[in-house]
Amino acid sequence: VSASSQASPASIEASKLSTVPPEMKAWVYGEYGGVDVLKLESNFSVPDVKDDQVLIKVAAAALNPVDFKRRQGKFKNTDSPLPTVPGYDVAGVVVKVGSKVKEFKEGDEVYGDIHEKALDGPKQFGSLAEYTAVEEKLLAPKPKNIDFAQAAALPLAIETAYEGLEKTGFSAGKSILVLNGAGGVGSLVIQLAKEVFGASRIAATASTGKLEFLKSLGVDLAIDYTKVNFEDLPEKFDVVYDAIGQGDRAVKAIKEGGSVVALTGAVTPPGFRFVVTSNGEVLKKLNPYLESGKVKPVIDPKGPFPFSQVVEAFSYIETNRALGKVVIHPI
Ligand SMILES: C/C=C1/OC(C)=C(O)C1=O
Repeated sequence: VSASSQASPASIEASKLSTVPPEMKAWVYGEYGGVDVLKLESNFSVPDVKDDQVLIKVAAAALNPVDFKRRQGKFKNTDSPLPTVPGYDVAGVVVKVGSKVKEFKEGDEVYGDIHEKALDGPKQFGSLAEYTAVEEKLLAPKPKNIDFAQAAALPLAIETAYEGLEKTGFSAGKSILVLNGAGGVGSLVIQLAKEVFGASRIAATASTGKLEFLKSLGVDLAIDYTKVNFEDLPEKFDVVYDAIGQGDRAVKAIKEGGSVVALTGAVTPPGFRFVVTSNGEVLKKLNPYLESGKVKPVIDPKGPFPFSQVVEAFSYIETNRALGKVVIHPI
């Protein structure tokens, strides 16, 4: 066989990537409800890519509270049509690119939150599948020093953490109290507040068994919420980041002129609530902190859950007791 006809290992690898099957495995629900509505389908159509999208061979995904709230129908008024493939966070390899895609090519390792607006018309077909189609503007190159499972644990939570800190005008020398500091978003708020924004002092709440974990993230004051009401403490903070839904209590823990940023639940002024907007540029901006190891993904040690155990993964995240993120890997 002449050298010219012998395919190189790289082209063999690339050709494997480029042979996208017409059907795939995907987790799907056709009605809103409990984990019993989740079904693993084997012959689900692989999505087409629009001009500005890439097709990703999914290596890992992660669950967020929005996944189970959406499945329960809490956001049905602004949801896309059923059936739904759940999943916001993805990490994987590009296997096809749309005609207007400029930054990525087949074989690139990428990650991101695939739904630009978390609650307002999220895609019908999410990341809990073997392939998913995503706008390139929502993606970033995977950091070189972390694997796909670790990368999948980041996007929605780290973008929520960053956007909330930015919206409060958090800056160097300020103090912050993070409610649910051991959770998916809270564990990243702590790290970003310390490493990116230069917090002077960080306090956080968690249950008894997670206090040492908070301190390992760089928390100065770890508050055991099973024993202490944070709002009764004499210390007050410039910002309270409410990542659990205790907005009514959070406003009692801020200094004069301070602010409360909340993700869910009722808020009273000066508190405000926001919903994350996915943006690959945020991931790119944070890449140096990720590649240096200053900011690290947190994966709950009960995981990663294999693709066959998505029901178990949903049941676990719905306990609201997860440490960091619930990751699905391998897929
Ligand atoms: C990820 C976005 C969310 O927005 C609300 C109100 C929640 O509960 C979410 O998880």
